Amino acid sequence: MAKKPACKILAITKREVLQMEEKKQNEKGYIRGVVLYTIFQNQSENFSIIKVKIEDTNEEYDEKEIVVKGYFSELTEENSYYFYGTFEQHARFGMQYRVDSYQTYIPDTKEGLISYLSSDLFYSIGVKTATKIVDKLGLNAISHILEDPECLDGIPGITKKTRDQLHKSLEEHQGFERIAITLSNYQIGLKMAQQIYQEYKEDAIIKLADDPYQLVFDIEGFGFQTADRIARMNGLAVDHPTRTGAGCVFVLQRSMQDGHVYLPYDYCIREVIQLLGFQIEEQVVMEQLDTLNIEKKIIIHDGNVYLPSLYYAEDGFATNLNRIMQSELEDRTTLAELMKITGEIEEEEVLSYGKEQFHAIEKSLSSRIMILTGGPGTGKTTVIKGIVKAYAAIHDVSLDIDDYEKKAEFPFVLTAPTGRAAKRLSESTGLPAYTIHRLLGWNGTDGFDKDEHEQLSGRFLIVDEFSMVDIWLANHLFKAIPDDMQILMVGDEDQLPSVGPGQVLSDLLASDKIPVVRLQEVYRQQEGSKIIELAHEIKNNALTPQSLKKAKDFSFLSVNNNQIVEAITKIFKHAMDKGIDTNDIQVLAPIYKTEAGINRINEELQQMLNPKTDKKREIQVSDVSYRVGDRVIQLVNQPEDGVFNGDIGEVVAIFFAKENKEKKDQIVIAFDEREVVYERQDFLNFMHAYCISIHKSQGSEFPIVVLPVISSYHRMLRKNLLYTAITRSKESLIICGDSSAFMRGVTTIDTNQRYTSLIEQLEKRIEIEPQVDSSEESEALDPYDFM
Ligand SMILES: Nc1ncnc2c1ncn2[C@@H]1O[C@H](COP(=O)(O)OP(=O)(O)OP(=O)(O)O)[C@@H](O)[C@H]1O
Repeated sequence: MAKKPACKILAITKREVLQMEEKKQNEKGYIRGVVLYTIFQNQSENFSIIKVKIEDTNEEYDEKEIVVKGYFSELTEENSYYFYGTFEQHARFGMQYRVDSYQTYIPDTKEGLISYLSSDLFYSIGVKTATKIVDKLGLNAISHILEDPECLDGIPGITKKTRDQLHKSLEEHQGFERIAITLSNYQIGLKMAQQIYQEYKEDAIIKLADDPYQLVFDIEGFGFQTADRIARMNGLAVDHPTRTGAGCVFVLQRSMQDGHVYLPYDYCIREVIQLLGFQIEEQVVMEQLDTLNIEKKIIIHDGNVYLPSLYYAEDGFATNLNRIMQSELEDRTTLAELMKITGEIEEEEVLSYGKEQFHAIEKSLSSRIMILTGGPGTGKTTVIKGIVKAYAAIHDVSLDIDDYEKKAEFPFVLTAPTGRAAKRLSESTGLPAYTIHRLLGWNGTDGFDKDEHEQLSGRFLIVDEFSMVDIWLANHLFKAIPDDMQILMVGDEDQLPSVGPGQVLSDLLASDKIPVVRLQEVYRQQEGSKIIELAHEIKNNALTPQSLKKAKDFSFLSVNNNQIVEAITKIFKHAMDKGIDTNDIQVLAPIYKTEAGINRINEELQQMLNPKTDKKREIQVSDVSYRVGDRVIQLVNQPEDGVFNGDIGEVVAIFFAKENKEKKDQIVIAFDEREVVYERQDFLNFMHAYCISIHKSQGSEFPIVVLPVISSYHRMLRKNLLYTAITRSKESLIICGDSSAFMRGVTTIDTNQRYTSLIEQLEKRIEIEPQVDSSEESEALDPYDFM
């Protein structure tokens, strides 16, 4: 039963609300028609594309049939519906109708209503009973029954059970549709309408009109601005009691996008007051924060305000780190033995480890947990290989996974946050490596298979590109690590922090709670690399205009803002003339929009590198067309298909709905080891990748990087961003643009402090002090010291 309306504006009956909505519908465009068949259906999202035979419409459309698409709760073939929406011209399939709301059509004649009520939808009602219902309740019978099922009492042949069954079935079939219509007037799409209906059922309209702010708490993805818009439409006051609370939660959610884990109490209050936009006493916000804290919707701790998920992520990560550090490491080896083993590895690898590098191998093997950090070319990968080989020799275990009966017995677990970083790790070590999501068995909706109850197997865990790991992922990973596993975290502290909240690597380094080895000596430079030199000059704030002089693997081309796109295409043309594979060239830029943004560069490069031809298939997605042969990047994790955010692939086939029996448009993308078939609802999961964002390039490396740097990017040009971009190039780097914008950018420190409390959590939780390590700077252990 609907709850009693709580505020004055709602002192109208549900029927009146429905009638008002029906009236509004009359002004909308509609198509009424019979469902012929379903062309496509995504059951998890209730998204369907259906073919409809048109019975009536007020739209200007003369055809007899139309393809209708939208998020439908349930549509029955051969039944008739009103669809409210807008036309969309599809490049290949012509006109389609995108539906905002819909409603079962019940003919407004006595006969029509009787035939609807006696249809298969309501199995307990026959024609006789249906006739009696319509005789008693008239043509508005459905609304009457929905509003008050007791109106059926007294009709011969209707027992209490039949009455309740009919009411329930009507709610199931009509409830969502009617609610979706109202919600569409609030500009809420069918997809969100389904979530709202799931939560509140028939109370949804009342709830929205009465207190839309409650939905910010109850419905995932329902934003404060939407609540505000609906409140304005319903004339709710700006000081509506729930508004302040929803504002507090919204301010915290918004701050996550800047990487914050919490907001300081006073800062949070200021942000809330600014958001609410009216004179509100600080005291009122404070009281609201207290209430939310008591209700556990937020957590206030040490004067900081957290969303619970972030508070518990930091807390959980620190607790698990401490748990693992508590467990004693057995089987330590002697220095003499290690020297002998590394000597043999040096022979195999034909190199001689530097002091710091040997120290890193020695310390990692004797520590439960260690962090290895250093800039590009300092030998992090070389050291990882050394550690793995030395561990295998000391523990007498094979490095060949095929020697193990079960894969789970393999002692080494290698992982990285992105697919490409995992692939590089695997290539450089010759061992299997997985993304962290894959390792933990991420299944999208239900979270991770691996957790504190079912932990990872293996004995030595190496996590590369740790700077990219946010506090959520760090927490999930560490809860799945058993006590007796050894851990090496590897990352470059000068790179961009994680996209998600937190700055786990830099907090761990700053905490002094975990053993660390910093590699400083650059090895690749010895091979004459200007790129590495440039990276280290940026890192050490030692860049001069001389640094931009042309070298074998580096050039800086001065180009005006408005010529940048042309300059990039010229670079590609030049490379093609020289026979360079354009797949080896990656353009990196900081922003998507503007005349020289990623989208525009992609458009130009697609035209040049993969132009439209009669033979090449292409498919339109919004204002972008995808062609066979296009280079694309995955934008979200899709664990069920084994592709992850940042993976780069190529469109290898396009199929049109009319060609296959599934009646679906399909784009097939080949990634390194797999082909993934995308259907229309997933077409936004990827985009062109001739040019990608510097943020998305984290964890990847490319033979040749082209980096436009112009003054119109100035908002984004920061030291760690440019450092990250430059260190993505392996063989050659071309920076084009404005040298003064570049010089300004590399000296601009990202001052946007992230509010995190991991250091405090670690101080509180970690009971073991790391061994004092005086050797880190100048006296790193060297085997030669002991000879
Ligand atoms: N001790 C050494 N002696 C000789 N060459 C070395 C030594 N250490 C590393 N190198 C060489 O230096 C180059 C860079 O090393 P490596 O790839 O291990 O560094 P990295 O820190 O992982 O770099 P990046 O972060 O750029 O991948 C490689 O070619 C490697 O073979």
